[in-house]
Amino acid sequence: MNRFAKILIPGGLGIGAYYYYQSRNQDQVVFVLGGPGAGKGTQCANLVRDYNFTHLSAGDLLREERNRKDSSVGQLINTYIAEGKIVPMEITIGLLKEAMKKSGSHRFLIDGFPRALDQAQEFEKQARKFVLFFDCPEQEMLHRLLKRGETSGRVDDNIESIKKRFRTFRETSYPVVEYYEKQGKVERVSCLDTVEKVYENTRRVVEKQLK
Ligand SMILES: Nc1ncnc2c1ncn2[C@@H]1O[C@H](COP(=O)(O)OP(=O)(O)O)[C@@H](O)[C@H]1O
Ligand SMILES: O=c1ccn([C@@H]2O[C@H](COP(=O)(O)OP(=O)(O)O)[C@@H](O)[C@H]2O)c(=O)[nH]1
Repeated sequence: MNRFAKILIPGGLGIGAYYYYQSRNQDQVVFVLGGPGAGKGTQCANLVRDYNFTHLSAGDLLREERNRKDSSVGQLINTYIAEGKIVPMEITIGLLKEAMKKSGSHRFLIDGFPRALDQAQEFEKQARKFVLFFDCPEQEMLHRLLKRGETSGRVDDNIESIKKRFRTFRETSYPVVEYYEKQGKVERVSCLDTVEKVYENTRRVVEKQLK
């Protein structure tokens, strides 16, 4: 708590000042969701260039952990990723929380998470948040992923894994978007355009939310 707040609160300037202080100091979290290959990572890179966000990709954190020589869960993570399944949430949330703390930042783009309702509920206390949902038809995502697979070296950018990832997205991850939609927290952006056009629309909704 900073000195200003310490003086205000015990001094009895009121609960209003306290809540103002609290709301100004909460983390701002933007969850970036969308099917596999929709373009989440691409648009996050643009946002990081133009805004003061710390970008954390749950998939990247899992792949880093998998590649650590002394990791006790590396093999398990690899199997889940190749099968297009969701890694047990304790692992992913542990990695995310550690990275958030280490960054020292208060404004995050959390890319590819939450992917299941239980993960969303675990983050419920993060009050200032909204969801950027990149909406893309499967046919287009398939095309993008197969192209990415030519160079990505990812164990899951192949047709068999892609089909499984689409199924996980439809059955388990899309309900997260619906859950936040009921709370009025979703900004939907169509991905069916050039990277530049998609980014124009992304910027518009981000500016609106950050106001
Ligand atoms: N608007 C777009 N039009 C065409 N290709 C795109 C577009 N956005 C991203 N891509 C390409 O599609 C692939 C998947 O994008 P990426 O950002 O990695 O998706 P995600 O993070 O959602 O899996 C990448 O090869 C990327 O260069
Ligand atoms: O919160 C997460 C995020 C990712 N993953 C795993 O990591 C894979 C790749 O996710 P990423 O977001 O990197 O890529 P995308 O599938 O969106 O292209 C997923 O299929 C899951 O197996 C997970 O289990 N939990």
